[in-house]
Amino acid sequence: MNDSSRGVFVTLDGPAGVGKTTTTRMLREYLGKRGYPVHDTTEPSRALLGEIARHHTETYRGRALACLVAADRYQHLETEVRPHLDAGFIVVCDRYVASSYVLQRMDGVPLPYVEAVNSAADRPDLAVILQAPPAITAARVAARGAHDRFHTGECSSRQETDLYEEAAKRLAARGYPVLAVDTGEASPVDVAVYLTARIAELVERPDAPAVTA
Ligand SMILES: Nc1ncnc2c1ncn2[C@@H]1O[C@H](COP(=O)(O)OP(=O)(O)O)[C@@H](O)[C@H]1O
Ligand SMILES: Cc1cn([C@H]2C[C@H](O)[C@@H](COP(=O)(O)OP(=O)(O)O)O2)c(=O)[nH]c1=O
Repeated sequence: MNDSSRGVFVTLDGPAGVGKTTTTRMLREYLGKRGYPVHDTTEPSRALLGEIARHHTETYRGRALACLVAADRYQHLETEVRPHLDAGFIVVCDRYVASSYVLQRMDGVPLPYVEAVNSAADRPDLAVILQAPPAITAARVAARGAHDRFHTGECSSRQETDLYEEAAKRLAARGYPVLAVDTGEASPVDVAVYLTARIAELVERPDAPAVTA
């Protein structure tokens, strides 16, 4: 553990079916086995606003959904993420700002608006963007079942993939330490082993040069 007692904030974003939830779960296990205190969480959060966003994407759309998700994000940072970082945890968050750059745009919201409502969100210590060819993510979603109106078919997978590439560049330009990881060929274990090593490096050597995609 580094000499500062603050933890490390890691976020995972990427298209539906790319492996965010799987990787978050495995990171909790792998980092935990190495003796690091880990808190895994998700956005939308499990608090009231987050549950409204998750379960009512048919009702709330466009700017209303963008603001609802951002409001939940600020509340999540205040009540859950920062307190765990202050207590020295590695916080691993399944979806963060990059998801808004993509999903809200798929919902017709202009990027400057999305950037504005998310501009005060804390910068992660590592912003992982998981990527895979659209045919692969679409097949995984089809096998699992789509969770919502954003994820139906290879066409939306391709649009999502392109938008994540653009989001990664925009966020890197805003100073986010973006790390792109391909899950198309790599198994869940490969991905988790690689990211565990990168995160452990950050914990042990917090002043190491920042990554950029
Ligand atoms: N690296 C991987 N290689 C192959 N299959 C994967 C990989 N990561 C996840 N999967 C599988 O793809 C499906 C979607 O994974 P999930 O973690 O739910 O994605 P997301 O949270 O990004 O939507 C699951 O069936 C999961 O087992
Ligand atoms: C994090 C996030 C979620 N959402 C909305 C759309 C998503 O479909 C919904 C639920 O998130 P999602 O991660 O797809 O939920 P799950 O896989 O657990 O069912 O929240 C946004 O619109 N923008 C965001 O930035």
